[in-house]
Amino acid sequence: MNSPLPHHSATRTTAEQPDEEGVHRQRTAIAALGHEVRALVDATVRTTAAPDALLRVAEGVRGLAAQLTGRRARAEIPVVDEFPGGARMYSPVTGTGSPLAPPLKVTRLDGGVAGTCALGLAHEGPPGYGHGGISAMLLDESMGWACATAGMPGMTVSLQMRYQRPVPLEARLRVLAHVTGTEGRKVYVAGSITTEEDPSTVLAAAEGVFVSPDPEHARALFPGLRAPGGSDGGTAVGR
Ligand SMILES: CCCCC/C=C\C/C=C\C/C=C\C/C=C\CCCC(=O)SCCNC(=O)CCNC(=O)[C@H](O)C(C)(C)COP(=O)(O)OP(=O)(O)OC[C@H]1O[C@@H](n2cnc3c(N)ncnc32)[C@H](O)[C@@H]1OP(=O)(O)O
Repeated sequence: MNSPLPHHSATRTTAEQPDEEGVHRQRTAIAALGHEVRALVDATVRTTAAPDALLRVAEGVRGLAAQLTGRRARAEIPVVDEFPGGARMYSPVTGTGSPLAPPLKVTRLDGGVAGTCALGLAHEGPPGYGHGGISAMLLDESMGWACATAGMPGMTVSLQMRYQRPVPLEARLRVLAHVTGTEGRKVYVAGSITTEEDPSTVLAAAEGVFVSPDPEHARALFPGLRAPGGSDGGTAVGR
């Protein structure tokens, strides 16, 4: 999902790889649940219902959560994901399966990436506007994708934010990011957030440094990552 990269880098170590059709069905179902849970989150932060109704719903939600069986381990890469550079179904930024994600939809542009999304009341900072941490999250992710599309997937080591205007909730947003330079394993990236309606007014901007860990460091950080050249026959990412 939301991957602007080709997905030939099969990197998981999971023994059981479902076939392409199975992965597609799983991703579709994950996205459907994510959509409904995001709607639940929105209703949760908007509701003016009375305490009795809130407690009744809380009980019902506890019952629903109990139906979600199985537990992915902390560093396990989901079978529906490809890391790095592919689908991240549960990313808190782009993941269509994540109740936390707006979700941001990222596409490749000439010389960078563009992300689109709208924030909801769950992402509120000042009343009616987005939380500054959410803006940083949108920029960090988009800038990370800009690195990845430039062939240098990396981790953020520095992110400098400038908040120029408040980011309105419930407006279509456009997040742009592009690589401005590289130096060894360091990638310098810039990004901005505007509304789609007024792309000339920058609401928030960022400059960041990302670092591609060396292979040994990457394997230590991400035990689910295979040594270069390894393959588990991973599937193409569904959109
Ligand atoms: C093949 C594996 C690839 C792994 C990529 C990982 C993630 C990307 C995944 C998918 C890509 C797709 C989309 C991207 C989506 C989202 C992006 C979200 C990004 C994040 O949400 S990520 C979480 C927050 N992030 C961290 O959790 C990082 C914590 N960090 C570390 O784990 C280490 O930092 C590490 C491993 C990154 C590097 O460690 P290291 O030991 O390999 O590197 P070292 O320290 O040698 O620094 C090397 C050069 O960076 C310079 N440098 C260091 N720090 C600096 C700073 N602050 N400012 C300016 N320059 C700095 C040094 O000065 C030196 O420069 P020089 O070589 O010129 O001296």
